[in-house]
Amino acid sequence: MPEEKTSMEYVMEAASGAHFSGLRVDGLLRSSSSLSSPTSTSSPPPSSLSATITDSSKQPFVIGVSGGTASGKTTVCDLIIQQLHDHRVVLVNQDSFYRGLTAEESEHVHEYNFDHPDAFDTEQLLECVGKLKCGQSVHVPIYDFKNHRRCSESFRQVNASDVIILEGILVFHDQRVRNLMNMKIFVDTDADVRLARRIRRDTVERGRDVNSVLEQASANFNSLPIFTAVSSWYAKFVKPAFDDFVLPSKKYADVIIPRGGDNHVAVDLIVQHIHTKLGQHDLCKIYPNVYVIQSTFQIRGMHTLIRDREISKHDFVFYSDRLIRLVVEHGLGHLPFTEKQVVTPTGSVYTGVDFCKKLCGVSIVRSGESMENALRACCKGIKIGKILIHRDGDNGQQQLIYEKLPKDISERHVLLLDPVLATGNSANQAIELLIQKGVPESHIIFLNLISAPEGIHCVCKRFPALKIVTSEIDEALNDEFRVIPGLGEFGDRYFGTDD
Ligand SMILES: Nc1nc2c(ncn2[C@@H]2O[C@H](COP(=O)(O)OP(=O)(O)OP(=O)(O)O)[C@@H](O)[C@H]2O)c(=O)[nH]1
Ligand SMILES: O=P(O)(O)OC[C@H]1O[C@H](OP(=O)(O)OP(=O)(O)O)[C@H](O)[C@@H]1O
Ligand SMILES: O=c1cc[nH]c(=O)[nH]1
Repeated sequence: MPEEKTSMEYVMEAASGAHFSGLRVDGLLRSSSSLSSPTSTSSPPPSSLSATITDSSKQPFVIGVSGGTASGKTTVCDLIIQQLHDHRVVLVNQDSFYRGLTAEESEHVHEYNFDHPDAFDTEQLLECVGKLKCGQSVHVPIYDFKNHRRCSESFRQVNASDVIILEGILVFHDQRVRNLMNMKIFVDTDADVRLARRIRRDTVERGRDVNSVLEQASANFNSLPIFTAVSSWYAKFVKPAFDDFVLPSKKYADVIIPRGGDNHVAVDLIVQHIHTKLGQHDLCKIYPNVYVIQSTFQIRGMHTLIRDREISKHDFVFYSDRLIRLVVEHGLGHLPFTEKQVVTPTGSVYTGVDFCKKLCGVSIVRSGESMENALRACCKGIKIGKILIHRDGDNGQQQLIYEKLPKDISERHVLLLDPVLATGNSANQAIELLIQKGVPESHIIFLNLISAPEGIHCVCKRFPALKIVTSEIDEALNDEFRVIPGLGEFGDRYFGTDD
């Protein structure tokens, strides 16, 4: 993921403040099928992290959740985990990686800054999350908040899972930790609300007196009489560390959630996004030739528009065209290339690549024709053949009616165009015809907007050497072989024959 990204701030109104009480188990949350379990062992985890992180489609999805103290990170994590109930999810708390105080530091605990990045053993955190990301199980340390020490003999074993949530005030601070994350969420809650929560939590749940909390916690709250006398700990540690380390790391977030766990709308959107990514992960694991273009909230936004049955025809065409263009550009990236050098106006040599020359498009009439303009816009003068396959009724059966293809198609790489892959019958018929005409299977790239898992299985089992490039994989087909949630009849909506 690129370092600096445009953050998306959800500004939707919060739904009611009902909170899920979660399944928190000493710093680890688990879905019903999660594999984390407490263990006592004297042997520390294996030390070397072989960072063989290469194929992102085979790795768990790592979510970083950051935000100031008492911002509601835990509630957001609880909600995400609750909604991802059909996946194995494990929560790793940055708190578990507190270094613990030396005997000397313990004597001056009031001078110790628990909110500074140096208070955490980031190397060990990196090792643990890196291993989890590689599918290995790890031993997470257990930190004793009362004594400010690590339990030297006990670890918590955390096994491989589909989703890893890494939560903590400073999880975005270190670039190496950020690089392990597929999604970064910043829980953005008003400072007054956070302080009020922190006082309540530390006095009610952790048995501390208000003054000691305020000593650790205050500063910004001088407007409130109760806080005017308070100056030390919050002023000294928590607030400066928030300003110096936590707040500046907000810029790395992909999603900023105002009002934290109260913002169910934002959490729902995040979970939907993760569901999509996880579904895609599974199929991409099975079929390495299936490529789903990198999902962004921009792409999800366009999908949201074209899937909306209320959208105008004009907007449906506009946003479909934008998505099609992205799929076409991505598909072209899978063509072979040769090295090429050019001389730039500065007289220097630039070593680049030359595009593949022998290619053509083939559209599956009629919906596939909607993708021709994007292909022409990218590849000047490209030849485009046509195949017409007729679907008779709703029984999923198709037959070939018409074809017109370039004569030398067997020498070309073929970009096969059809925006919807449902049962896979039309695609299979078209691919069979191309192979009959002498096109090697590995020279075919099937481009589409939406694929159903059934269609992917059907095409990839039969043609494992072909590539599929799509923008989203949906949930399933319904009884009438329509993609669910899908977008209805693409051809009718695009060409205006739906009324
Ligand atoms: N007194 C004391 N405070 C500690 C110790 N270790 C950590 N902290 C405090 O714990 C805070 C970090 O935890 P939070 O972000 O509040 O924890 P959280 O429960 O995950 O937060 P939310 O879910 O967002 O409410 C820091 O502000 C530290 O000051 C400790 O050993 N002693
Ligand atoms: O994977 P399948 O089950 O074969 O379904 C996908 C086919 O259905 C759609 O075409 P449709 O038959 O609706 O015709 P159209 O393009 O004229 O709208 C779509 O464009 C595909 O060609
Ligand atoms: O859902 C579907 C299935 C096939 N073709 C479409 O256009 N939509």
